[in-house]
Amino acid sequence: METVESAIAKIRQHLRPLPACSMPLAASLARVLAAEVVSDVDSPPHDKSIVDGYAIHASLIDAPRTPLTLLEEVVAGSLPTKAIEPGTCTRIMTGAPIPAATAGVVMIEKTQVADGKIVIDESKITLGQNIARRGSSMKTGEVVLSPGTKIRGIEMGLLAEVGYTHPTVVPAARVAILATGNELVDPSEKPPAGALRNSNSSLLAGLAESCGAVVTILGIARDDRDSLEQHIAAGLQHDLLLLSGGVSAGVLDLVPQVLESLGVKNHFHKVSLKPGKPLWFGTKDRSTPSHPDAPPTLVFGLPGNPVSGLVCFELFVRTAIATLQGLASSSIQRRPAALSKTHTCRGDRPTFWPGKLLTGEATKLLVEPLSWKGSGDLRTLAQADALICFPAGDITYEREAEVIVQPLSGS
Ligand SMILES: Nc1nc2c(c(=O)[nH]1)N[C@H]1C(S)=C(S)[C@@H](COP(=O)(O)OP(=O)(O)OC[C@H]3O[C@@H](n4cnc5c(N)ncnc54)[C@H](O)[C@@H]3O)O[C@H]1N2
Ligand code: MOO
Repeated sequence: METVESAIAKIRQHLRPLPACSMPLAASLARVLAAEVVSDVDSPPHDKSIVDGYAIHASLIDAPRTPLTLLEEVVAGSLPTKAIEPGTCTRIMTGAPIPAATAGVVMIEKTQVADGKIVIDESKITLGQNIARRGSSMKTGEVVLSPGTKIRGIEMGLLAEVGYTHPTVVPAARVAILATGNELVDPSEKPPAGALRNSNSSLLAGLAESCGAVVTILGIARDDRDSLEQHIAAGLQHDLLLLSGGVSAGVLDLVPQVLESLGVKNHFHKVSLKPGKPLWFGTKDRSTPSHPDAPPTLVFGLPGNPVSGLVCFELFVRTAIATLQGLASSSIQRRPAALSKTHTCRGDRPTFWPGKLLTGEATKLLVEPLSWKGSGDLRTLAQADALICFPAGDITYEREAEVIVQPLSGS
C-alpha cells in the first residue's frame, strides 16, 4: 500500500501542464500565462503632470512670487503648443503632457489669480515636482509579466495596458465528475428506503471549481458494467475524471476493472490514510501522431464516503488540477498548531481529522479537533477549516500538544 508521500510522488510523474492556447483577455481571469508579456508602449507614454495645476519655468524657483501670464490650457488627451518661458505658465490637468521647458507643476490649490495673473503660493518649488517621466513605470520592449504568472484583475489591467487582447495562457482543466452506486438518487429526490442522495457530485464539483476547473457532471453510473463503461467512456474525453464509489472490496465495486478494460493504466490502488484508503489512480494516454506530447487523462477513483473523497481531493487532486493549469505543483501547505483540547486518535493509518482553527495568541495557531463521526459525516465538516494530521497509532494528545494542520483552502 502507498504512503501519502509515495502516492503524491507517483501522481506527480504523470502531471504536466495542458497545451497553451490564446484566449480573449476578458476570459483569462485565474488562468496562468504561458509566454512572456512584452510592453509595446512606454508608461507613462509622455512626461505628464500628476496633478491639476500650472506648469512653471525654472526661473520661478528663485523668484516664486513672480506674477505669471497664462499661455494656454492643456487637458489629458490634448498636446501643448507653447513652451514655458520666464514669466509665463500653462494651466495643465492631471495626465496631460507637460509643455516644453516645464520645470515643475504647482497644484491649483497652491495658486491665486490676482489682476489676471497667476501667483504661486508655494514656499518651496523643486525641479521636476509633480511630473511623472515617460517610461518611468515601463519602457517599450520590457518584459512586464513572466510565464507562470496567475492572472488576477491586476494582471488583466496590465495586459490591457500593453495591448494583449488575446494572451497565451494554460487553459482551465476540464474535469468530469461521475458518481457510481445503485443506492444513489438525485439531490432533488427524497431517498426511498436503502437509498441516499448523491452528495459527492456536488461536493467534488464545488472543490474542482474552487481550483478554477471547468466541471462537467456526468450523473450517476449504476453498479453494472454497461452503465459504468458508458459513463466512464464519456468521462475519459476530459483532462481529469473524478469517480466516486465502487473502489473497495464489495461485490459491486467494479470501477477498477471497468477502468482498466477501457485502457486506463492503474498506477496505484490504496493509500495508508484515514479516511481515503481505497483511492485508485490511473492515466489514459491521449497522445496522437499529431499531438505526441498531449498529457494523459488523469483518473482518480475516489472512495464513496464523502469525507474520504474530500480528503483525497485535498491531498492529491488539488495539486493535480493546479499542475494541469500551469501552476508549479507546490507542496501541500501544512503548518504547526496547538490542540485546543485533549484528543485521542486511534488507527493503523495516518489520520486526517477535521479541525477548526481558532484565534490564539498572535504567534500561536490553535486548532480544535471536531467531534467527527467518521467518513460519512459531512455535516461536521461544514464547521471545519483544516485537517489535523495525526500519525498512525493509538495516541492520546494533551491540550496544547503540537500537531500539524492542513488548511482547507477555498473549499
Ligand atoms: N473489506 C473492505 N471493505 C471496505 C474497505 C476495505 O479496504 N476492505 N474500505 C472501506 C473504506 S476505508 C471505504 S472509504 C469504503 C469505500 O468504499 P467504496 O469507494 O467502494 O464506496 P462505496 O462502497 O460505493 O460507498 C461507500 C459509502 O459512501 C456512500 N456513497 C457512495 N457514493 C456516494 C455519493 N455519490 N454521494 C453520497 N454518498 C455516497 C455509499 O452509499 C456508502 O455508504 O469502503 C470500506 N469498505
Ligand atoms: O478510509 Mo475510508 O475512506 O475511512 O472510510
